Amino acid sequence: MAATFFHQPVAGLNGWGIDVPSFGSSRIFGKLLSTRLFFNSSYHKLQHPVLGSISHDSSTESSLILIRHGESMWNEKNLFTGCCDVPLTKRGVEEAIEAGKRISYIPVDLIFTSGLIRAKMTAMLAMTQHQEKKVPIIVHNESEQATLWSGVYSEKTTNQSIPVITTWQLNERMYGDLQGLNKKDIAEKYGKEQVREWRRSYDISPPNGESLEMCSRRAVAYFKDFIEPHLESGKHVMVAAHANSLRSIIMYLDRLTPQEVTSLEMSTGIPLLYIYKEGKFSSRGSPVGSTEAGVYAYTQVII
Ligand SMILES: O=C(O)[C@H](O)COP(=O)(O)O
Repeated sequence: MAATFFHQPVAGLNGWGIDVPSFGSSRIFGKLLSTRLFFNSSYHKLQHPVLGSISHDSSTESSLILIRHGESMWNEKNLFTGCCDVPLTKRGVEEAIEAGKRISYIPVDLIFTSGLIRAKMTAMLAMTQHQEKKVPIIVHNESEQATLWSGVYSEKTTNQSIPVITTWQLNERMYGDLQGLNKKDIAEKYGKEQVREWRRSYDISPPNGESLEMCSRRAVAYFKDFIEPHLESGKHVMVAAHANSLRSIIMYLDRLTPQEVTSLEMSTGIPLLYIYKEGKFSSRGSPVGSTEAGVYAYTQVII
């Protein structure tokens, strides 16, 4: 007779003990699942190749890493992508790995990504470079069965893992009728000014798509409801998402005005670090790579 191994999983939606929307409420901002947290911020002495050992006191501050996905196959073709689910190019893969090197010494307890493969690939590839060598595991909470079937039954393994929460609220802005069209062709057809307005204004939507303001309503609400509480509790969080979901989150973190956000650009695959302390976020720019003096995450050029 086969031995019975089955018992309560240590990890799975409830076992990770993380506050995320349950499968019953994943499409709306619903109740939080509050359970015990197995993850602890136990590693506080990670080595930066240039700066050496960096201490983090999780009781007083926590780190937030924001990263736009690496170059996607439609970025390469200069196509409006929005919520179309396309993968990274080889260059995008390399950018994600390089990003991972830049953040390899910053503690990460929890990862949030959009539901789109380019953000998930970026987060996973970046974590292959992390000094802690913990394994990022995507949390499947889309159904009760998915939760059960993805259970982990070893506490030791759970402690060597990082839960990855994927959520559509962090997706790229829905680009409406522009999705799949070439950005240069559309600028030639409708004029650069019109296209700039569709791409960078705060409250003007592309045809049948989301404005930055609309995107911000879901992305920032998710950030406040489901990400900020983890930072408050001392967890170190990485968010892998998209140009416009991140622009809206940065607008919130940096208190940018609708006018200021129009000139905020996000490069692919460049991580940005924020420190959360006593209810306030302070931007630390992009973590420095091992072979250079610094990088710039923001550029002004579009089209
Ligand atoms: O969805 C897209 O096309 C890009 O990821 C972001 O495009 P944008 O620079 O036009 O906002």
